[in-house]
Amino acid sequence: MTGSVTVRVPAKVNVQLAVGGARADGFHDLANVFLAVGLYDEVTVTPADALRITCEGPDASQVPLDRTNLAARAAEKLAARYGRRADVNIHIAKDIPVAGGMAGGSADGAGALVACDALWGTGASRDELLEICAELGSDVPFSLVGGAALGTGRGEKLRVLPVGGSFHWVFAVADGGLSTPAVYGEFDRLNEGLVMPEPVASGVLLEALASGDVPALAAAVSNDLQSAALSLRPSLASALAVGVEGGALAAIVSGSGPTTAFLVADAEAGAKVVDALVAAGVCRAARVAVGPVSGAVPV
Ligand SMILES: C[C@](O)(CO)[C@H](O)COP(=O)(O)OP(=O)(O)OC[C@H]1O[C@@H](n2ccc(N)nc2=O)[C@H](O)[C@@H]1O
Ligand SMILES: Nc1ncnc2c1ncn2[C@@H]1O[C@H](COP(=O)(O)OP(=O)(O)OP(=O)(O)O)[C@@H](O)[C@H]1O
Repeated sequence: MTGSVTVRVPAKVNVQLAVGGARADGFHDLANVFLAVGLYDEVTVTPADALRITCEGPDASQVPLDRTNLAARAAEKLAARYGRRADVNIHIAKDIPVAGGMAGGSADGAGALVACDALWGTGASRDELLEICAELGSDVPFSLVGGAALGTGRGEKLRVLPVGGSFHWVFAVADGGLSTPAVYGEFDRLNEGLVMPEPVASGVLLEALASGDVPALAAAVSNDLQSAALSLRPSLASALAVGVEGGALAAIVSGSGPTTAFLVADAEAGAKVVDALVAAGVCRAARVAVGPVSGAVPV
């Protein structure tokens, strides 16, 4: 087949991230309430002689262009399953912060999978695609699905959640990334010797999402990885404090960080929080986004 296919994939914020103890396989059981937000990467696949990756965007220099890139791994897994070669050029237009706790690499994995599936006309079922996503990483199935979902297991088993409105967010992008395994490792160190309760989703939080109740969601957001991210990067506390002083209704570390996320009442309140963050110099960039939005879709 000739031509090319472009797929747009959103970032995520975890409105609740409840983390259990470390499992025998090194992962942690989660109750992970994902919300897809309108910051996007675009993944374009074009037929080529061999697999090649290119990337553009402010963080492009931090993105691996070899076969460790989740987009390349996605193309190779799909090709292997359908007995063909992954002979495509994959171009990533990257707007999601790299290693920022917003599932940027996962977005590219899901995007490349959907794009190659369309380009090659494999006819793979949604469940097959989700199975490949789960092999690629715990966050990847959600990048495919988007909207809002509860992730259990290591975060890969999804239940779609109803959302009754739109939520406005500000994201403070930090200088440098944080490694997800390092943050989970720090979580284990901080909780050493404690018996960890089974992670459960908060009923109050799910109700706030379902009814679109912004103040109720603000009161309920939580992230069990926040202490670990702050322990590794104490400067994030200043960003959280500045956002709250600037009028945010809630301030949390996004996933494993170091991006910090601020829930605000509306676009106007978001602009004030952006101004406060920029004026205080506590972040590399401040971005606004609304969620929920769709998952990986061809454009
Ligand atoms: C922090 C979150 O972004 C919240 O959504 C995710 O839990 C991380 O998901 P991810 O980046 O897709 O992570 P994976 O690529 O699956 O795993 C990377 C590493 O993170 C740790 N990890 C990840 C997920 C999980 N439930 N428990 C873990 O302990 C493990 O050390 C694992 O080796
Ligand atoms: N397509 C990709 N884009 C960015 N990083 C990638 C990609 N593929 C692999 N990586 C590797 O993954 C690491 C984590 O990057 P990523 O942007 O996915 O982090 P993250 O947003 O914190 O992830 P998560 O929120 O899922 O834990 C990078 O440092 C990079 O080495």
